[in-house]
Amino acid sequence: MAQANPVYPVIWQTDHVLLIDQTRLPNEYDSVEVHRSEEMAIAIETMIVRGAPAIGVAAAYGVYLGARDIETGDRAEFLTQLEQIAERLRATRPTAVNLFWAIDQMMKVAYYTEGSVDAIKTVLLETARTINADDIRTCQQIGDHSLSILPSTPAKLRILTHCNAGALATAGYGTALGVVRSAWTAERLERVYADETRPRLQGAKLTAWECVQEGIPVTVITDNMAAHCMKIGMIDLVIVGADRIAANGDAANKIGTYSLSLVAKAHNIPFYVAAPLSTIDFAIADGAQIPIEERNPNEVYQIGDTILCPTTGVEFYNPAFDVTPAELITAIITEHGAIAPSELRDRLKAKSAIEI
Ligand SMILES: CSC[C@@H](O)[C@@H](O)C(=O)COP(=O)(O)O
Repeated sequence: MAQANPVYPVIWQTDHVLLIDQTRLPNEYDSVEVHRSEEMAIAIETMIVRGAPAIGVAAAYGVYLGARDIETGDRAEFLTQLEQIAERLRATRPTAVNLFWAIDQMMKVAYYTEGSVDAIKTVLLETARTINADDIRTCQQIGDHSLSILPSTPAKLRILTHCNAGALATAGYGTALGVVRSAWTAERLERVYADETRPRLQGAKLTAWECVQEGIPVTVITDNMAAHCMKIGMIDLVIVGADRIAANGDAANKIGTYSLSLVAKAHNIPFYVAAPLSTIDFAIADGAQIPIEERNPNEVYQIGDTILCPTTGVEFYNPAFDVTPAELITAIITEHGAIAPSELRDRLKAKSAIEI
């Protein structure tokens, strides 16, 4: 299998996008070419590309690919058709706000660019590429900032993470796993503990794979082992990514994150969320208003071709995300530094945060 270091899950290539097919990792390292907006929408829905910042970047390219295919030279008609393309992309996954943020950036550029339809198309591609490049830089900044807030002891930390908030989930480098990368480079990391993350196993499949690419020591545990590992002193801190952070600091992330935060609190272990500002949704007052995606029940009862339990006479429930209350979060680490969730609330009251 090909090695991929560094890992870039979304790459622009002359006239199309190349996505790492995350549904096939870790057994196969394959790429998928995306030439059309509808192909991008399907890639997001089927989780060929996944992770909040990565689907934002992918959707931005999706808007451009759709724009490229619009045949009219009439500006108003072009914008009407582009709105439909944006709507289709917005409908792919509901929870990660980065998707909506990136599409909104693209649509603003479409509306505000002066000149011909061709001029708008050119600027749209430039904007998607900028969103892509900025995300990599942002993740590196999150990693840099984390170094000043990581606990000073022990010298080498044992970090537990959930799902995959790595390079694969962003344009590159990662948020939570970006912090891990930075800690590793700074010789502050002993080992990563990766929750397997049922039902889709992003921790076992993707986080473990990414760590192997860089030689970062990693131990995969099943989700129900986390409390035990904390109790017997194996974990120094928990760090996770986020799909949407409400204005009060409540954070939606992969299902299972909430229980991890409760268990961390019970063991007095710091619990960090690493996310770019584009993940903060100041329009949403608290976590109760974050839309939670429900996915196909077969993700619960089936792994590959194997059916795990009786499927008749049994009901299944498959929420893809849960919300960790702000009071369980030690700090949110962004590209502008770490901030306590309560501070986020205060800044919002002062309205200064909105202008960031
Ligand atoms: C930097 S990614 C942060 C989150 O998007 C990540 O933790 C997560 O929950 C991903 O969920 P997924 O359903 O795999 O897209």
